[in-house]
Amino acid sequence: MPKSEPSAQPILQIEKVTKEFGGAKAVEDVSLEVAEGEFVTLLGPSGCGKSTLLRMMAGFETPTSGRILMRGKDMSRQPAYDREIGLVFQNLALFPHMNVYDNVAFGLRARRRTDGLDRKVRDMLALVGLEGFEKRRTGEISGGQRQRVALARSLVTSPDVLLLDEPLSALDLKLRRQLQVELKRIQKETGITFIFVTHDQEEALSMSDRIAVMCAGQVEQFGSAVETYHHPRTRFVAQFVGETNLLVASVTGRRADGADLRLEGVERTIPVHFAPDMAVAPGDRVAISIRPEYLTIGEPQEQPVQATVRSHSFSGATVTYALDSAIGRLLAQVPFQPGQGHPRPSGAHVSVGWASSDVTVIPEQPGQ
Ligand SMILES: Nc1ncnc2c1ncn2[C@@H]1O[C@H](COP(=O)(O)OP(=O)(O)OP(=O)(O)O)[C@@H](O)[C@H]1O
Repeated sequence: MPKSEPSAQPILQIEKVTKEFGGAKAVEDVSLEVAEGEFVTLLGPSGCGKSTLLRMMAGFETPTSGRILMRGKDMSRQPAYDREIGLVFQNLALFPHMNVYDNVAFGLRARRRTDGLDRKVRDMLALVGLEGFEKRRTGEISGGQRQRVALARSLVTSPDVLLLDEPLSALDLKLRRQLQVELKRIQKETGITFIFVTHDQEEALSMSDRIAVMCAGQVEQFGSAVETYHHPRTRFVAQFVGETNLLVASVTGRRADGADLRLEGVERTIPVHFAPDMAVAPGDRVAISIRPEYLTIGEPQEQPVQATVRSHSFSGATVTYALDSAIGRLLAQVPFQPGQGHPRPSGAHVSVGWASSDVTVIPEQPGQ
């Protein structure tokens, strides 16, 4: 089947996978389904189990329990060389004694797939922007170019899935941003399913069709970049993916499309909207997440809260204010127009507001 055609069956299924090292769970009860042609990112802080999960997909680690299926076939105990998988790791060295061309051709030659080899290698070098570099040794090219060679070397064999473990993290910021855009383009052009590991939330948001946010071995949320950012389902996701204001409130009443909440720190009820299936009831404690860019300052507001400016940071198009208020410390990022003169100084009194539709309610989990 051509790689661009959608298929009903997921290309990759992770079913209740756990991996223990000496009794400690590096990955715990993870289930994920990835569709053919998707760009999925595993995002989380250092030590949360991203690489271990990826290494199980690659066949370098065996799950302690659970199954990994590719195209419906159980691969859990299949060795790495028997899987239709490509790998690009940060430290996966190229062959230093070979030139760029031979590095890219290596996988095809090793699999004795030499029909049309020259065309395939040249097409791949064109795809990653390395035409004309065929004869260079890998020691004679830059770090960014080496990552392009690694990518071409993995893609040339047309794997079902390409696994990428922090492939850009050794590069400087500018090159990294440029390669993020290129990687996304290459993924769309080839239609190959990418599973990409990073701890950088901006990288995840800008590149992925879907993001699996991991914490302590578990996937806390799996959804599109927009859902993950705008509708975080746990405190961890709200705080790890972007900046946010997390406030504590109690539910005073339910409505069909939401609830009334009482914010801790002010004697005031605020209305919020959320899906009718959200399991919260009057009396429950909840957290609410309001992104800094959803707060407004000094405009006509539904529910203004008085605050004092502690400090600000100006970044050209926006100003981010740190504010003290009765509901706690707030971060507000507001647009800045030159006609406004200067940002408000420390000590200025302002009124802060938000639209009830911009508030995300997060039910409190036990222990929080
Ligand atoms: N081979 C191993 N033996 C013992 N413990 C391991 C092994 N590999 C990983 N771990 C542990 O499992 C946990 C998850 O590690 P993992 O490398 O998967 O995290 P990660 O999210 O990829 O982190 P990083 O971003 O730092 O690479 C860590 O506590 C780590 O110390």
